Amino acid sequence: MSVLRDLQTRAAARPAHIVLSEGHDPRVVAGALAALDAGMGPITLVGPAAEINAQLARADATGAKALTIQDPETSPLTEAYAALYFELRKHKGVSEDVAARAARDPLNFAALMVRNGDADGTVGGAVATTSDTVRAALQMIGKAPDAALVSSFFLMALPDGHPSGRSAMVFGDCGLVIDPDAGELAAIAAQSAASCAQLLGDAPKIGMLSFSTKGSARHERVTKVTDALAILQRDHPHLPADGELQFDAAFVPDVGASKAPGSDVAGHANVLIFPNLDAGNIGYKIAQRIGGCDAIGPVLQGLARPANDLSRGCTAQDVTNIIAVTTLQATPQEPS
Ligand SMILES: CC(C)(COP(=O)(O)OP(=O)(O)OC[C@H]1O[C@@H](n2cnc3c(N)ncnc32)[C@H](O)[C@@H]1OP(=O)(O)O)[C@@H](O)C(=O)NCCC(=O)NCCS
Ligand SMILES: CC(=O)OP(=O)(O)O
Repeated sequence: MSVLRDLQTRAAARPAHIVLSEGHDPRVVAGALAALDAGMGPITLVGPAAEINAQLARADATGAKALTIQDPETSPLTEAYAALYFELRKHKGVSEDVAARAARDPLNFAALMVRNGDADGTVGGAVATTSDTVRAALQMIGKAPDAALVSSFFLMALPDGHPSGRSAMVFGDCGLVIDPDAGELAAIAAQSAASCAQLLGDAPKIGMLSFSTKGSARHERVTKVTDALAILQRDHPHLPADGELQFDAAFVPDVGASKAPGSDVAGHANVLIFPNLDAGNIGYKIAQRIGGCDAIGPVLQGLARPANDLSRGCTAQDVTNIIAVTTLQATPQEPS
């Protein structure tokens, strides 16, 4: 899909050190090697060195350029990271012993590399659950000072020649915030719009999704979405957004024109904001598994530094793509 090739090409032009916390997983190794081949990196694989070396030998890639290994059990960095973990978590009653054990967990170790400035961004989640992956990022890297919250989105690459004529969209939040209130939903929409502009270079049009379009149903869950739209429009009046919209009204021009006449967004939304994580997580997996989209993410937004997640169902290609996205987040460029 050309949008993914474009992401990789742009990432290859912007060197960034990406650390992968599941360096022993064959998909992660293959994805990392493909990213290096495409010109991205450098890359560090974190995990048990013997297992990682066995994977590299199997891939005939021992001694690959720009690839390093960090085994938290033996790394000279582990002691300093245990002290850093203790500093970050002592207000929660964490002891030095617990911190020393936690720093040896590859998820925490990789996030601590980023926190300490030893790497530019981290990726996990091919093996670990999203909860564990995101918790390490929240606890070790933390929210950016100017962010309302940390949320996530999927970059959805539609199959080439899709009848809609679309190539890529942003779906948020399909991975992190379980039951956002109206204010949180508005913040997720604003963050997702900024991510759309940053990663795809597309002008965002935000569809606030619901089971109702423009008052076709009355329910407190619909009111949450219209309240979120009002907050979004108050705080970001320049952002094109509309709601509440059903998926067809947001995506299909004819249906948008008939269900939401006069809306510039209905039928043309490229940033779809789901009302909660049930809808978002189920929705992106249906688009991926039945619709044939490539789903890159969950990409986290609102963190102080980049840390991203994967689905446990990911492929090596997904790993390469999220390395590209993490690289682009780590090396933001001024708009020209
Ligand atoms: C992400 C998740 C693990 C956070 O859970 P949690 O119980 O709040 O985790 P923690 O308490 O360890 O949070 C760590 C810190 O981050 C903060 N935090 C949690 N969610 C946050 C958010 N969205 N934005 C900013 N900070 C957040 C917490 O307040 C906490 O701060 P503290 O350490 O100063 O107290 C939880 O929201 C979750 O499980 N989400 C769903 C993940 C999932 O299963 N997705 C489906 C598959 S993709
Ligand atoms: C994003 C997601 O749903 O992750 P997993 O499939 O690993 O639960």
